[in-house]
Amino acid sequence: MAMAIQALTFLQEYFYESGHKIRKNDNALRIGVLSTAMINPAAILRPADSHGDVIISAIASRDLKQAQKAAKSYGIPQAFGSYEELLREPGIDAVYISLPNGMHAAWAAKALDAGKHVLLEKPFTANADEAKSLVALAKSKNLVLVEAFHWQWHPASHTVKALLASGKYGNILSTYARMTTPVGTMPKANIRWKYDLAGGSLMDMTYVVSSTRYFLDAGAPKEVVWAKARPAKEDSRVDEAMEAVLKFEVGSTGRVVESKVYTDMARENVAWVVPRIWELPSIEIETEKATIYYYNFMMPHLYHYIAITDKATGHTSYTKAYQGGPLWGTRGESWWSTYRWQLEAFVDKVRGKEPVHWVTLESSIAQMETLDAVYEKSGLGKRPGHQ
Ligand SMILES: NC(=O)C1=CN([C@@H]2O[C@H](COP(=O)(O)OP(=O)(O)OC[C@H]3O[C@@H](n4cnc5c(N)ncnc54)[C@H](OP(=O)(O)O)[C@@H]3O)[C@@H](O)[C@H]2O)C=CC1
Ligand SMILES: O=C1OC[C@@H](O)[C@H](O)[C@H]1O
Repeated sequence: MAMAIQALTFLQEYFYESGHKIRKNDNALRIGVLSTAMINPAAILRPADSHGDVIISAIASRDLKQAQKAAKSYGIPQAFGSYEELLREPGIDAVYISLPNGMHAAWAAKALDAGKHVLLEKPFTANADEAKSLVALAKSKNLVLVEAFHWQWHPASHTVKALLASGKYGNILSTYARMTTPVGTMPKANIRWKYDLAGGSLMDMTYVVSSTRYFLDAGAPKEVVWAKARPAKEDSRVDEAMEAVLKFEVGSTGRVVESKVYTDMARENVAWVVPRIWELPSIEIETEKATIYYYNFMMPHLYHYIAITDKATGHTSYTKAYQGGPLWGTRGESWWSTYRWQLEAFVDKVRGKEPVHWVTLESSIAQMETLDAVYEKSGLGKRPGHQ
């Protein structure tokens, strides 16, 4: 289902963002894009349309023709036939990197070395060792580097977090986050099936760990209780699916809870024929007094709900938030996608303003430590770094 909601985001942004193109500031931030990936329009090109302080000034591909084609389609002034050439361009302030997972660390490092700020696609790197080196480099260069966990900037995510922090529902007892896509919908040639590019379901659907850690305010897990991978038929080193139970400390309270995560790039159909199109990325958070279910936490701009079921009465109340929320206040628009909220925060950070929320470098290291630990426990071993 993940790919289908991605396609809906393309449409949603096409209609809303292109209808809200605005004049750019004279000294707008100039962003270059490394690769002609499928995700680019949704994650950066369309969101930039409605941001007055961002110009997408260049795009690079391994193939100059591909770069030129993308540049023409999206009105990008410069096209390069290699990533290196774009990085050598002095007029570019920041880069958005949408390369395969296994290439994130190496190219983010080259971008930082070239003096560019970096908005880096998830997962941050192939493993925690790479994450640590990259973070050290970004700090030494005093440049912005951030993992593009777009959903964390959406008002609905902040609303769930505020509900949990309100104290009204008591302590968190457990969580369960799930993300799946129906069997047969992810083409076998896709980067997500490639071991050498650090593919795999948990790497791709790293959101289940990210959402768990965000709502628990947790770092790396205390323990991975168990982890079970379903290896891909074509390459048994790649997890077609991953299920795991982890123990996390909630913030720094000393309280430890169990969290289940489940990712699946080939979710079986109901009775072998009906794809589970309703199974959008979701997280269930059980607290002492209620169960809070955030449906479609990954693309909440398309549709989401937050259901709160009172344990004492069994009554369920629903809420949602497409705009504002506890962090953004009056800023932003109800039609903004998660990627547009993310861009707003990224530009704030680069401009030296305090963003309303941030995915810290320490959090990205902890995220990769968590993925490593689950892969190790599953027996597949952590993902390989750059080849
Ligand atoms: N934030 C989000 O919502 C999403 C994030 N992502 C993340 O974005 C990244 C890209 O994903 P996606 O758009 O699906 O990827 P694509 O396969 O569509 O694009 C990857 C791009 O990387 C470049 N590339 C360089 N080397 C290789 C190689 N050996 N094999 C394949 N491609 C190569 C290619 O660009 P070129 O030929 O132009 O050089 C290619 O277009 C991933 O890290 C993924 O996790 C993906 C989807 C959604
Ligand atoms: O990040 C992602 O979000 C949407 C999904 O389609 C995709 O598999 C994943 O990479």
